[in-house]
Amino acid sequence: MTTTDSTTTDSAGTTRKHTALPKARILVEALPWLTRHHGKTVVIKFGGNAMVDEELKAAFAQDVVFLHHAGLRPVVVHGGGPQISAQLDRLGLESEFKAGLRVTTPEAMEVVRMVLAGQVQRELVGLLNEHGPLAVGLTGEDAHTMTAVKRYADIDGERVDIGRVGEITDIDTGAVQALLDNGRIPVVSSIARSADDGHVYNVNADTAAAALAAALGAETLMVLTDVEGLYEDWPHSDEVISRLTASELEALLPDLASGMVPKMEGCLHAVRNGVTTARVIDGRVQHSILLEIFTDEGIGTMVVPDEAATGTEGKRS
Ligand SMILES: Nc1ncnc2c1ncn2[C@@H]1O[C@H](COP(=O)(O)OP(=O)(O)O)[C@@H](O)[C@H]1O
Ligand SMILES: CC(=O)N[C@@H](CCC(=O)OP(=O)(O)O)C(=O)O
Repeated sequence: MTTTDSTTTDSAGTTRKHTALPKARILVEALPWLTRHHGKTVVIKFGGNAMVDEELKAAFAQDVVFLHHAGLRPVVVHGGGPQISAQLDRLGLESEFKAGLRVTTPEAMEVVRMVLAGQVQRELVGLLNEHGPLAVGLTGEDAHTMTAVKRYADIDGERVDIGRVGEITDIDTGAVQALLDNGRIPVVSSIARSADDGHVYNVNADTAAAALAAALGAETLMVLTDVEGLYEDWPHSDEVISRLTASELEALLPDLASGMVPKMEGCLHAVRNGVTTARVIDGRVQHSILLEIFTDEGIGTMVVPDEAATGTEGKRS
């Protein structure tokens, strides 16, 4: 019997086409990645800007459910900046950002909570649950998952009050771990309980995802956004940095512009606190999560700990 790419010739010389063989090959090619990632926790941050297209949202849900069925433990942390701004606008309230963080008045905080927990999170949970009874939504307030204190913006060395914006001081992973152990997919909104005054805080979703990834001892933090990755010389060139170490990233941080700052700070925090790789990938590409996890055509930017710089850990292949 001889075998060619997609046909098999039996001893009688008849040729049977195995049209399904390429599909089997694709599955087999994923085997090393399936083995490597089996049982590992992956925190995926889904940004508000990557969330505006219906097909992309559906493909995102398929990818996350695929990871779950492939034996990984995905946790979704979602943003919703554009959705919050749209709702504030509808209510005649202004959106103002300082150092990349929303100036959050008590009135705006109500809108942030309503949009993140009541709209964006519900929608993601619904899309995931089209595939089975998998997703459970919670916010950082639930079961003390995220506790924060007031955060100030640093503008040219000056401490600026930006309202009810929080800096995470504590993560209790109990509820998220229990959901994972129960075969569920936690979907977490980036709102934290306050450690000091009984109210809640608005936390940047990149920061929340990174803190949760570190606290969970996740293998991977994956940040989906609306660009290909970290551009080397943004906005002058679209050359993407494909891989960098924690120290290399630390040196770049002071030069980064607003949108990328919390993402790359989050990646740095994650890899400095036990996460094996942190990646910023293009959420506009359908199935970008599967491409990143199960193929060697990794897309976007990967950050690895310094000690992985010379080893094979975190290599693209
Ligand atoms: N060096 C850089 N590389 C890529 N994008 C950058 C860079 N610096 C700033 N940006 C901006 O950051 C944006 C992504 O951040 P953001 O708008 O907060 O996205 P998200 O809603 O996904 O969190 C990009 O659309 C781009 O305009
Ligand atoms: C403090 C702060 O800025 N919080 C963000 C929370 C949502 C978020 O981070 O959404 P994206 O990931 O879509 O940007 C905000 O209010 O817009």
